[in-house]
Amino acid sequence: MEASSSAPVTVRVPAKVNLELRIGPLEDDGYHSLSTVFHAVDLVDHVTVRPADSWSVTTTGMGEGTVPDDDDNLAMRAARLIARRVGTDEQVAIEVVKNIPVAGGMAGGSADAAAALVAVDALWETGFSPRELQEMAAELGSDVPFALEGGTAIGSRRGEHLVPVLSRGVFEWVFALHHEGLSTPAVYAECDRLRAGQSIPEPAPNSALMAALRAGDVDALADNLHNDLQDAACSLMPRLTDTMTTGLDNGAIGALVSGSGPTVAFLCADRNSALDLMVGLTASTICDEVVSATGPVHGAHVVHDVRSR
Ligand SMILES: C[C@@](CO)(OP(=O)(O)O)[C@H](O)COP(=O)(O)OP(=O)(O)OC[C@H]1O[C@@H](n2ccc(N)nc2=O)[C@H](O)[C@@H]1O
Ligand SMILES: Nc1ncnc2c1ncn2[C@@H]1O[C@H](COP(=O)(O)OP(=O)(O)O)[C@@H](O)[C@H]1O
Repeated sequence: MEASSSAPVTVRVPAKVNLELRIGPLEDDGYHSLSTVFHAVDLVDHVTVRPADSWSVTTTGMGEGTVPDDDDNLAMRAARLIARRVGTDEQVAIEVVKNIPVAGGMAGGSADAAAALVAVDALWETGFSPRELQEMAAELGSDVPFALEGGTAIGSRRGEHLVPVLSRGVFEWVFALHHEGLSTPAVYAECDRLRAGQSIPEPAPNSALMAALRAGDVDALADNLHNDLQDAACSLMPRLTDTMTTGLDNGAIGALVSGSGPTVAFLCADRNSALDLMVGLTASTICDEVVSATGPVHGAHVVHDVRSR
């Protein structure tokens, strides 16, 4: 490894929404295999790392005071994993500026892990290949490899096996955030409970969704949004159903729960509809916060001009 530079490194990393999430049966290891279409949106966290005498992680913004500030923090785990791989005793201080909701089904923790990998890799000039970084990402969690890649991609197995999807154009999204999070294991367990006794097909991507993305056809995309965890998330938090209805009544052309929820994602026909929807949702007070974002965007990358934060 080259001697590390002392200048801090900042990485910008996007949230994800699952345009499609199809869940297979519960397997012996306690997990479900899945087929998903990840889509990265420009609702972002910034992760800065700098050389330090001891490991630390601080979070400001979303989740300030609630996100772990020890080894349970996924950004810290990522930084320590890369240190082990390099075989160095060097340590870093990590600062996370969070806009991605915590426990919101938008993979914010996974995003911070991906960002920390990229940031520490750049700080220490390790020379790891993209493939090696992807392997470390998969070790940290199933959603972490996509946060490195960004764009739009099919994820299979548990989501860590990625194939990019051809997608045309930029899509306008509005997200309804709820400050009360939903636990991912609880939502999977509720999904199993609701599907008990049913025969569950092997999960596979829907070709109509792929065609919509290839054509950049926003109406066809809206028609093909799908989330197998949605009923479970709504069962655990019934107001999500009202949130979806309110968004559709205010001009959204598509709505779905993002991943394991409770964030609700609304697809809009254009920027003006997105602005109208933000006003309508905010006025309804059905959710705690409303943000807009576009996708697809790039995965975790170093930001050279920190003013863009
Ligand atoms: C649902 C998704 C969709 O992208 O993300 P979020 O929306 O939460 O961000 C993912 O599948 C989140 O996967 P991952 O990040 O690996 O979940 P973890 O928190 O590690 O898993 C917590 C628990 O959820 C259940 N779990 C998780 C993933 C999976 N494929 N099958 C499962 O049954 C297991 O009980 C597991 O112990
Ligand atoms: N850097 C981090 N950012 C957010 N949450 C984190 C982080 N590190 C660990 N966590 C923990 O992971 C849990 C899930 O967080 P998150 O990734 O935001 O949600 P989701 O799995 O719904 O996408 C949180 O409840 C939190 O305790």
